[in-house]
Amino acid sequence: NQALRPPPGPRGLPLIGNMFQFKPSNSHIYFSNLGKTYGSIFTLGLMGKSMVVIQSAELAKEVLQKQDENFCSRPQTAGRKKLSYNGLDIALSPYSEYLKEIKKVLVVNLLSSKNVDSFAPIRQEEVSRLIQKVSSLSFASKTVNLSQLVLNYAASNASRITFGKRYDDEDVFGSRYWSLLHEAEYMFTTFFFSDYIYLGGWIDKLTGQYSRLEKTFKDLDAIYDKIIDDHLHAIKLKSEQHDIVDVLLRLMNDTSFPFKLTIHHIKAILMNLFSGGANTTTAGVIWTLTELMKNPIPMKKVQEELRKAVLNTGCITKLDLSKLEYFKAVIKESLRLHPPAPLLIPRETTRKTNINGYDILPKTIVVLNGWAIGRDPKYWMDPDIFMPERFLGSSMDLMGMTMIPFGGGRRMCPASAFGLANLELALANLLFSFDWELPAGLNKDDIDTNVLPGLVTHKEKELCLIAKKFEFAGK
Ligand code: HEM
Repeated sequence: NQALRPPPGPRGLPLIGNMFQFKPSNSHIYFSNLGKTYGSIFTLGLMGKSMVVIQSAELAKEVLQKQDENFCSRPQTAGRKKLSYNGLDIALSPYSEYLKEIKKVLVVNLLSSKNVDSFAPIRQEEVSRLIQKVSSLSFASKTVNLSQLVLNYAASNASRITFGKRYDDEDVFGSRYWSLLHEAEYMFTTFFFSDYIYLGGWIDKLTGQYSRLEKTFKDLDAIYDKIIDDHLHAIKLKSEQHDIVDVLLRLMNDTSFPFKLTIHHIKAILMNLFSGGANTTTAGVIWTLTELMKNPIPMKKVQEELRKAVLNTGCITKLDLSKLEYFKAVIKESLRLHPPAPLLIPRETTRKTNINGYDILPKTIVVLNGWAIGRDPKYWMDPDIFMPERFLGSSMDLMGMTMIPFGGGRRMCPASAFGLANLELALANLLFSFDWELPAGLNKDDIDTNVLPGLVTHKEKELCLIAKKFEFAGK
């Protein structure tokens, strides 16, 4: 028996290891800095558990492609377990036959390119509403809270497509939606003692973590109940409506489906669509606008390109990306620097394996640092600088291994087409229809890039700008 050779790593404290050395909100930056000492693969000890961090394109290829089946499960933590109804969802559940089947159902019925095209009218209606809201704020010379408005747009899109109902500030979900999404993100990444130590649940009770989790769960659960009740009622009335919730409800009674679905399965999947659908698009649009505000030359270039290519004065309805090379490059550059999920979603090994000469045991937590990979100086010149030009005429793309905004392999994001379509349309319209300025007294260096904790990282301070309507001179 050969002795095990684990990846190197910083020495931790007795018992707790490296546990409290980093905050969930900036762990991608902390890991990236550790890489300067320990290289592109290292281990951290978390109260007796091991977490291996991987942050190079070569090792990402090993994990996401060559050895994908060894790295394709997900670790269960108290927050993720509770909010996914004990791992019945897609994004947070361990790898299983159920996961494979249900992911297929989601892709065929909701996320395929054909479906994404068929949702174009909904996207267009929602983007017109967004532009109208910004126009009226601009007309009234009021500051535009883009973080809030873009989340409304992304959430409306996701909710209309997934459960046939628009999300609005006034409606039953609206006022709580924003805070609930952030709270859920916090619960996905926060620390629970019960995940690491026997009887740790008592400490989580004393610190209030459990009651906070329970409240988030109950609030979300009530929303899913309402959505499912509405659909069951509509089915009784033989409504023509047909969305993914209807598909899942029908599947509950479909004996040919290899797994017995319950209402809990449906709620768990709704949770993925809720947070996946709205959070990632919002983060993508807001980080791109943040970088463009900090970089006036790319801002001018992308607006000129859009205004030259688009022939009408109103809302852009369809994007011909082949004519918008610079716009495409801006989006890639933003996803390189600010992947909405900088550490993807953590993986767990399914068996003992070896990578780069290091042994990794089964059930080890594995984190791929997409944020660090996208800034690796080996592949990216001046990696911290926002420079869309680097993508012009380049073969680097979103699905390679030198940047991994959608992850890869069996657990890759199934919604890249859906997510990009939402992101591109909102961004193109906001850039085409308005010139953007900072509120009086601020300059571009005042825009911070701190992030809130979560699997998806939002800007800590909401992006608030002044919009000046662009007057189209005609062609
Ligand atoms: C720009 C938009 C988006 C980005 C950047 C993004 C990114 C990601 C990433 C990094 C992962 C983890 C992949 C891995 O572990 O290898 C993921 C998984 C996932 N995403 Fe997305 N996503 C986006 C949009 C969406 C949307 C709109 C939805 C749903 C409507 C969605 C649903 C999911 C689901 C269900 C998974 C779990 C897949 C699995 O575990 O097998 N995503 N996404």
